[in-house]
Amino acid sequence: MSEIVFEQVTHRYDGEVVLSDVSLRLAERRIGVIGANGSGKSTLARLVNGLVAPTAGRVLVDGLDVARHGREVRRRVGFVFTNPDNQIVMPTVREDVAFSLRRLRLDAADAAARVDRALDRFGLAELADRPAHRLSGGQKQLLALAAVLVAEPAIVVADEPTTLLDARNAQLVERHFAELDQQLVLVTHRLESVESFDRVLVVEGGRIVADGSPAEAVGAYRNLIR
Ligand SMILES: Nc1ncnc2c1ncn2[C@@H]1O[C@H](COP(=O)(O)OP(=O)(O)OP(=O)(O)O)[C@@H](O)[C@H]1O
Repeated sequence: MSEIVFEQVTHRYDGEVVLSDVSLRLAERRIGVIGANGSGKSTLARLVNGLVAPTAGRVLVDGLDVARHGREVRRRVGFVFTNPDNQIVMPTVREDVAFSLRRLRLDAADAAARVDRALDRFGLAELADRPAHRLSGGQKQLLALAAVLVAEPAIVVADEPTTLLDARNAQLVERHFAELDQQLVLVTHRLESVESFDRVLVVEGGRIVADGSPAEAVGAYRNLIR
């Protein structure tokens, strides 16, 4: 398992503190992050792959300082956004998944085989030559996940990947997340989706106010919002 370390991390946007002195060592396989709107969850997630740089403190992924080794860290950390339209970059489904492999310089047959496996795994094989923008919301989120996983990251960070989906698609997408072999950091408002996770963090006002088993953390969060 990989290891994500936050060392006294503070983050400010325009002088406003949104994460305050967070220290964490995350080495569990499935880690949930829950909390109210604006509590700092997305910022926490974005710090892991350098989309956001800490104002103070350090974030390390497998010992690599994210601020100094961004490229290498992003090779290890795949990021899934709330809105898949933000990460689908190529015209067709197959091209979009293949695009993730461009940096790895694989030979063409190897790359094509990896793309086929990724499409197959997420039920996208029959849609491979479709325009990506014409997929349903659920299919788009599965495409985003396929495009992340085809590059075989060690860690997947997902920021509310089911928020824009209807209940059925949210469940389908979540099932795929739950089956990942990778270490997973999942930010979500759906408390039931972290029920079987190894560890759950509750973020409130830029601090980690609870950190433990799903039952402990969800209980603490329910008390907080009551
Ligand atoms: N790019 C930015 N510039 C300025 N302020 C920002 C920026 N991104 C987030 N913030 C502010 O930082 C705080 C924390 O935001 P963050 O997105 O991390 O919260 P969150 O817990 O993920 O919220 P939500 O559940 O609504 O997605 C909020 O007050 C937000 O308005």
